[in-house]
Amino acid sequence: MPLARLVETAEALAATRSRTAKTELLAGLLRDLGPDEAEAAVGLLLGRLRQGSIGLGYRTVGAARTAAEPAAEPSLSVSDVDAVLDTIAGLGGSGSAGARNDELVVLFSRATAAEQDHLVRAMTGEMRTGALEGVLTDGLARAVGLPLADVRRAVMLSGSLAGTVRAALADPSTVAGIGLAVLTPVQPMLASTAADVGAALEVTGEASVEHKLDGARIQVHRSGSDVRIHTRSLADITSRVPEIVEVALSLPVESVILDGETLMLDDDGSPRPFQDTMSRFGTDESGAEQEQARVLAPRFFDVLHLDGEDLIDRPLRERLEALERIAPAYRIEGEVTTDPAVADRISREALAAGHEGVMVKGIDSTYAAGRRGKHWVKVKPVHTYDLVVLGVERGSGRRQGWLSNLHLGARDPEGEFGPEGGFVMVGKTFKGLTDELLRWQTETFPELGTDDNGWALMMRPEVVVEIAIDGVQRSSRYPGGVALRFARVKRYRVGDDAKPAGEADTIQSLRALLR
Ligand SMILES: Nc1ncnc2c1ncn2[C@@H]1O[C@H](COP(=O)(O)OP(=O)(O)OP(=O)(O)O)[C@@H](O)[C@H]1O
Repeated sequence: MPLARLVETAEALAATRSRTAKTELLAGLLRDLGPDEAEAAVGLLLGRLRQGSIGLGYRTVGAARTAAEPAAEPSLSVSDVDAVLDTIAGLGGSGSAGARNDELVVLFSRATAAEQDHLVRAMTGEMRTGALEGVLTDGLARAVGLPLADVRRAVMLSGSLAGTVRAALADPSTVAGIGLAVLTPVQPMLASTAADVGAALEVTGEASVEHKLDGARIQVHRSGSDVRIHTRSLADITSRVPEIVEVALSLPVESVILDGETLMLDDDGSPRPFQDTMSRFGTDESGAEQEQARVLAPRFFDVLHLDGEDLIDRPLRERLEALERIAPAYRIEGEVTTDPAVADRISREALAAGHEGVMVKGIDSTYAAGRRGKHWVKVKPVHTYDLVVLGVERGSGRRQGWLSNLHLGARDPEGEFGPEGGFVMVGKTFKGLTDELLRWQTETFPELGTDDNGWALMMRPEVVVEIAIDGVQRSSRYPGGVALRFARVKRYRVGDDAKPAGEADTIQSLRALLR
């Protein structure tokens, strides 16, 4: 497919707000796409390259682009671009920066100005595509004439939209057969939020009320003696967590997919602070001396597959029974109840044990891979929100020389307070920023800068930060009508704990706190 065709579609998508029109545009594009180009094209469209992260930062790409005169006429195909990206991905060692630049300059000089624009944004990940994935799934169903539910399910269970596009374009009849595959990660089921356990139970009905541990999500797959462990964003961390592999191998099963949380425990069994878990999670500590003291304890709350049988369409009640049979020692604590008083007691016990709150899960619900729905509801007494950094002010006094005070934005998916899919500022904070975090943001944020007035740097809305607040108040200063009260930084959602900006909390969820 000509790159120009893809770029024109991307421009047309940006120019319309109608979901139907977007679906039609994407269906049209997919009809013209061959299966062999599918993964490359999806990567270029969503700004998530098939080659993964290959060291193409804003500076590198921007410099190469400036050095290349745009072509007058389009000539590049999607496969041409993909081949150059493959070459770049294969570069390494000394002199690779120069070689990478050469490849990019040649590529950019073969691209028209519009194509250059698109490539820069696709390579640097500067695309707001949270919403586009859903529309692309709809468009695929239309293009190949399959029920939307079948296509959605295939995407979630295979953990790969691009892979599903390829399979559907090659042979639509194979899509219904795409299911769970042990050792291949599945998009995890996600939770909605309620203010208290009573409100949560009203949504779920009879529920399993479980401790909500403040660790890191893990998905554990085992087939015979093969084990794979993935993070929330489906990254493979098997080699970094030998102690979890050991637990998986100790279970009395032939094959299994488990969903759970891992965290570091103190000698007395109480959870260590989240930062400790992440620092252990993020490094290769195998063989290190202090490993014993820093062991990660896996705790499971769901089982998706057991010994040849998929369980995702079975009610939670049955899945929990299966979990109790195979891993009683590793189950997250919880009880099944309809009674708010019981749920409240569990919540207090969870907090007393140092956990974050509770999860309230409909006992008859199935496992909705990749969906944030009503069947899982989280209740956290301290309000924490995942917000997007829109800008940062230069520090003064003790923080002279650092990028310090953060401008925080909530997502505005419908464009109620600004452009659709944009972000609305809701407050600022520099509280909770440790020296380590100040150093990290001072090093990292300039790469994301869009505008700098000397006092503050405005940034592309890409970094998600978890913020604790005491509440919100009405505001006439901020466009969304709410301002955060006593906001402080808990952690950045980057690396293994990464959350894309398209999944940040919404302005609507903050406004709901006003009531
Ligand atoms: N018992 C439990 N059941 C399900 N998830 C749990 C449980 N205990 C801890 N968790 C964690 O809570 C998360 C559920 O909340 P959600 O789906 O909203 O994820 P999130 O967006 O990462 O939110 P948060 O930042 O609140 O963890 C899971 O991703 C998991 O990491």
